[in-house]
Amino acid sequence: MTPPPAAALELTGLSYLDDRILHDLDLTVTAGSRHALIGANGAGKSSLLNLIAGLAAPSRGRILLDGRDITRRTQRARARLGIARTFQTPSLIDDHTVIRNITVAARPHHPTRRQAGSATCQIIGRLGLTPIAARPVGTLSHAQRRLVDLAGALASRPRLLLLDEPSSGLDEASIALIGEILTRLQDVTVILVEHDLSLVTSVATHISELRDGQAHPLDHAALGPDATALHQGRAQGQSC
Ligand SMILES: Nc1ncnc2c1ncn2[C@@H]1O[C@H](COP(=O)(O)OP(=O)(O)OP(=O)(O)O)[C@@H](O)[C@H]1O
Repeated sequence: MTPPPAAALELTGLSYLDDRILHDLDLTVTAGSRHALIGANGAGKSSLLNLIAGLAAPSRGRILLDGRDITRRTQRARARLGIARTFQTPSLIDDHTVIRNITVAARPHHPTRRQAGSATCQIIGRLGLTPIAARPVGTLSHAQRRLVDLAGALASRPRLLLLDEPSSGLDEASIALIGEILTRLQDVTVILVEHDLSLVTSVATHISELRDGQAHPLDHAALGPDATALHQGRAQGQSC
């Protein structure tokens, strides 16, 4: 089955919580790009993902997906248009097995149960989840649950994939695997909120820093070792 084309996203004049978190934010994400959002703790990165996914509503501004205004669409309607979001703390069905959790996520986005099952098996293999595929999710570690959540998002054939700190809590091998999978994705636009700057620089085609409620474009070169220290310093400063 031919995958649907990647989606372009345009955010204009976006404000959240009456300008307290985001204000007049403009951001264009080109179709097929992998756009990293970095920034200090509390900068509003997760909030921005929520606005795009339809889990929160902006105070002002517009969200366009492929030129279509989706600002007032429900989360479910946006999911049908191909927007998928993962969370720092995944909400999975603990009593269900890994396979069943991923199939549940995949099913609405495939014409038949068989196709959803086939997509599920493919993703399980790609993410190295085969040894735990039959285990109830409630018995898994935090890192394994994060991978299952990512697998569900990928199996839903997203056109726009929103990833909230996918590396958090994972070991180096799993982070490397995620980097590899993301760079191989076809026909998917990815927005990646991430503190691990080595993952950002290896995966992202575009980088923006959320600061003072707005998105500021950054060059990869700006994320050298000095910038890493600066970023961490900012993050630590904010949380003190
Ligand atoms: N619904 C809400 N009501 C009030 N405050 C909120 C709401 N949602 C988010 N916030 C606040 O907005 C700020 C930004 O939160 P957000 O989680 O978006 O930041 P972040 O950049 O993702 O941070 P981190 O890197 O720590 O995950 C925080 O101070 C948070 O407490």
